[in-house]
Amino acid sequence: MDDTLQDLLRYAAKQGVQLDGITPRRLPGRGYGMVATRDVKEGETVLTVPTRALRTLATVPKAISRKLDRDVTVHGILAAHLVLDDTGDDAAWDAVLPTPDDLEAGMPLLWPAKLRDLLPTPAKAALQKQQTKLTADWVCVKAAFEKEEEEATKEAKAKKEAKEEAADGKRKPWGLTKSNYIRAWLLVNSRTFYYTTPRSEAALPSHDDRIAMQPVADLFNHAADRGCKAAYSAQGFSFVADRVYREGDEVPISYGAHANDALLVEYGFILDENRWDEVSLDAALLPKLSSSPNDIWREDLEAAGFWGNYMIDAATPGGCYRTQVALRRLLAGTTGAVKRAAWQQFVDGGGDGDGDDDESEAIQDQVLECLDEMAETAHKTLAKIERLGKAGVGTDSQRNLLTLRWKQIEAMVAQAAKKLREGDEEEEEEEDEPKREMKKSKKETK
Ligand SMILES: C[S@@+](CC[C@H](N)C(=O)[O-])C[C@H]1O[C@@H](n2cnc3c(N)ncnc32)[C@H](O)[C@@H]1O
Repeated sequence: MDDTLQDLLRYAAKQGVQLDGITPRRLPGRGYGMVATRDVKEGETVLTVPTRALRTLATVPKAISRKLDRDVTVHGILAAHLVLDDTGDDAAWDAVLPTPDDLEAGMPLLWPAKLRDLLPTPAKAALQKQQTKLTADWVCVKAAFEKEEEEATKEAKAKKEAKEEAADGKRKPWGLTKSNYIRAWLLVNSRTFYYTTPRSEAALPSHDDRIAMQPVADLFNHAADRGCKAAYSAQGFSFVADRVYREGDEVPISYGAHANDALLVEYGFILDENRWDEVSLDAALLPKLSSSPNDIWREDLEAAGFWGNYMIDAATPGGCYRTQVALRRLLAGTTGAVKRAAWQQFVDGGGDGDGDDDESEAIQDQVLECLDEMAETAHKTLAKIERLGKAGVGTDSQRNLLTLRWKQIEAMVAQAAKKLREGDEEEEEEEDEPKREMKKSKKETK
């Protein structure tokens, strides 16, 4: 085990963090992760983190939190603490945190605009929200701690300090520059745990503010459909094995039921196998829905709360319920009041999507059109990424990640279209079946 990890384990022990049967290790392509040091039984507690080892709003020095007004999120305050901390107490943890280069490779927030423009629709929307929240936090933090004119000087100083740090291996305060703040903010974004206590519940109305950083426990990587169960009490957090792990196995947790677009923007990676993954049809369907006279389809769908977020996944190749509602609105046309009222009734009654055969077929045809369009979009986007690569835009890691995501989309869209078309063929065969049966029985009776 290298010195960095030895230091981290000593630091963990000092904080009262107890590892039992797992240890952090470098893993190819995913930074650090937790690995079983022996066979671990299902139900065993593999890690406990006492409350005193958590980093929450309550542990941010008052000198920092008092200067920040109520507009700054707890996320933003924890990030400010990371950059301003000059105690050196967490040097061992600091040493294993992802570097600026690591973050730049995965986090779309740090990608060049030309690559960000090519993100799939849900990823773009998530990125937009992230940018808005970060900007609001940064504006307040900067106003509280830094005079604008000093920024350039501080940036230069921080670079010099980073070099010195590399030289003597000790943690220095990062310094309050915009790039350091963004790094800290993204680290908080990707390594906090929800932590609701009676106190935080009373003091922090927003669920998003009830968060804690957990040095060491934040080295668990994510798995979509399994992973240790995290639980917390007044004593702190514990992580319990969800199944048997053999010595050397990676031991993950689950960050939640996230599709790959969300994982990409919030955590900077995507999974090859992700049972929560889905593809947005918005890029194909929203323009269709925007083509009615006076924008009546949009108006109706917005009023009913069904505008956008039209998804398909492996289990629903014909589109989610929202897609069905939107397409029913489109098929109800623009002039027929009766059809429009029937659609409204369908929405109000929470219709189950079963319509008459003609309508179901028409909906499916529309979905197939959208799927074909999405396949075309994926194809064109992949070509654009390749061209950007030739023009030297972005790094290989950034472009590879984006390429991989669009290839996943291409495959999911093709799979959905195949399933729908095969479904049609099966139905046709079933319809033909009675005829064949009839012919057969005629022969037999002869
Ligand atoms: C909470 S940290 C986990 C520890 C992290 N690997 C590290 O070295 O600090 C979350 C980050 O780990 C990485 N990560 C987590 N799960 C992953 C996975 N299944 N595949 C690839 N990277 C993963 C991503 O970079 C993510 O932002």
